[in-house]
Amino acid sequence: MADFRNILMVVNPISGGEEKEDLIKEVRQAVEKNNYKFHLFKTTGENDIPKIKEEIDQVQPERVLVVGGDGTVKIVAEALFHKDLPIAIFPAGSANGLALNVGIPENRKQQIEVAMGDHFTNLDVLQVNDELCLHLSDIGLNAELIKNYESASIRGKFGYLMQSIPTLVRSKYPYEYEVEIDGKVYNHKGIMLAIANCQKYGTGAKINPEGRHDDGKFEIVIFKNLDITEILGTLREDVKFNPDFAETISTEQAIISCKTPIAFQIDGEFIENTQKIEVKIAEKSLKIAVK
Ligand SMILES: Nc1ncnc2c1ncn2[C@@H]1O[C@H](COP(=O)(O)OP(=O)(O)OP(=O)(O)O)[C@@H](O)[C@H]1O
Repeated sequence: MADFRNILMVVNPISGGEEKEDLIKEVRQAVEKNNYKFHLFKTTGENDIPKIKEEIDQVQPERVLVVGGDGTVKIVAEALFHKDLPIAIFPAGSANGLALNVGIPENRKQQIEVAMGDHFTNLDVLQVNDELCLHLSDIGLNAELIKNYESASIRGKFGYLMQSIPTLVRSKYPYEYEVEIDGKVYNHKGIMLAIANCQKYGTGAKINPEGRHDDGKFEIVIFKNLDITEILGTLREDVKFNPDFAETISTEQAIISCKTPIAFQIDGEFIENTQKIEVKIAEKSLKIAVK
């Protein structure tokens, strides 16, 4: 067991629609049993980033445990960016893509062992316009689906499916993407362009099989306008990635421009319709406890 004195646990009480009191109790017991001080912060959905920053300044934790989905991990990562402070993830969202990519176990006892342990991975963090991206961002059809799903009243897989048809009908794909890397300009047409720091979406769909989260690089994956049903299948289910309908570029920075504003999402959250995205990498800048 590591020797740390204060531990801060950040819990999103609403993520994944799950009740979290049992988990909090179990983790608190494990922490206190080892004579460490346990501090709890519950997110409210309002100004959480500055509030977590304040909490970190007050508590001076040596580790931050995060209970939530990708959105909650992103909020915590924004709050401790450029601080040398490790996090541990307890996946508890409707999408837990980052936890899946770094191999957080599903079993709670093992999750507690990982959270208290001494094994870490150093995740590259992408700076995408003014936001951080921890695993996958995209511009095009998938982001449009997320936007329509977020505003729909029906949740779950059925809601997602219900949104797929009108989104496909209304969408103006193929989109034209201009990708600028080190002063060189590449023009592509496609139904979506993904900015991938890791290999998989939270659904398990592997769109970037060669990607590594700690290699100082990210991949731009452009899905060409081929078989839309196959592409949707690849995004939603664990269908094997078919390289015939995608082109991958590995890089450390890029500027992506589009002729018209296109839907854009980061780590599963719709951001806005945008025409320009600048991506930089902050190499190995988030330390995460792993198995
Ligand atoms: N107490 C709260 N009430 C309402 N929203 C909250 C609260 N705490 C955090 N949030 C919001 O929850 C979102 C993050 O949720 P997260 O992605 O971790 O879980 P999720 O179940 O996967 O959510 P979603 O399905 O909405 O993506 C952020 O938008 C954040 O602002």
